[in-house]
Amino acid sequence: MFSISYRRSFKMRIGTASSSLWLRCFYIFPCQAALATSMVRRSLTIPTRPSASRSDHGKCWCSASPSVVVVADDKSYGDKQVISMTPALYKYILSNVREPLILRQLREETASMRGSQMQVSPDQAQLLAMLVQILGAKRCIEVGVYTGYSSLAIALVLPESGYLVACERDAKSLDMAKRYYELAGVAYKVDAIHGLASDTLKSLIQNGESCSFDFAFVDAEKKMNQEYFELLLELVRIGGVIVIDNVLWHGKVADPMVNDTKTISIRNFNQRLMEDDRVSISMVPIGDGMTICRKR
Ligand SMILES: C[S@@+](CC[C@H](N)C(=O)[O-])C[C@H]1O[C@@H](n2cnc3c(N)ncnc32)[C@H](O)[C@@H]1O
Repeated sequence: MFSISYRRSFKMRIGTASSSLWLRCFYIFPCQAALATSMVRRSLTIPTRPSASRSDHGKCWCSASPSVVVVADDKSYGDKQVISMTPALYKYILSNVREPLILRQLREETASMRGSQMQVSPDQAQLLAMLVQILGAKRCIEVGVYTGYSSLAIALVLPESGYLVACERDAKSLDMAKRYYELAGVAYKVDAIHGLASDTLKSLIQNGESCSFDFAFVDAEKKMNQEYFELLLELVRIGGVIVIDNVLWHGKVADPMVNDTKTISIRNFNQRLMEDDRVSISMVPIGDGMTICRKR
């Protein structure tokens, strides 16, 4: 077992002096790091690139142990209070989402269609749009368009010179998506490609478009996530972002009694991402769970 004596614990205060929010951080002495790493349960050694260096103003705790990370599921943290989502709370969240009218219309038209539950939720779409804006993304890819809700949310916030490659294998749903791109006046930014997404991604690479995209969203066949991820990692630039949907799979990933092939493949994918030093990651419990990956 990993002994607490290997770690020096200190608190980092967030915000102003009056703030009561504290984060407990663990500082692993560099000389003990290798030993500690070998002893921590489910420890990971994921080298962070040197660019994540010391801040100019004041001391930066992350510079103390740049190359050692551990899995955050230590027992002492197990009783952390987290908010449980209730229908009332989710209704409240939705009441704080600004949904463009055209997206609302698309959602309402899709509601009676087969597969409408596959659509991302308005709060997810808003987060995707926010990420695209924060990144200042111009070139984006979506894998799995369905009737276009998430891709339209992305296209709406792209600049005039923006470009979105939207991959979908189902012609009928892609036609509806295209109709909405037209209605929204963003069709000129979207290259809607009918076919298998992996073929489209491979042809982008063959066309010399590696490292030229800023943002990608993956929401298609879950068993293909690893393949999409590898292709997209080739296509996005350093600092670019890949978001993967359904990483919590209705909570089944955390239930050891559920072992169907889809759940296992999502679990394995999540585990591989956790160990992948090519990206920084953040798993976000929104919708059915999304992991945001930033290419290092
Ligand atoms: C979950 S839905 C996408 C929902 C969409 N992101 C939205 O918010 O409305 C998944 C879509 O991926 C498509 N799909 C599944 N496998 C695919 C593949 N190999 N290539 C292209 N599209 C695929 C399905 O036809 C389906 O429309």
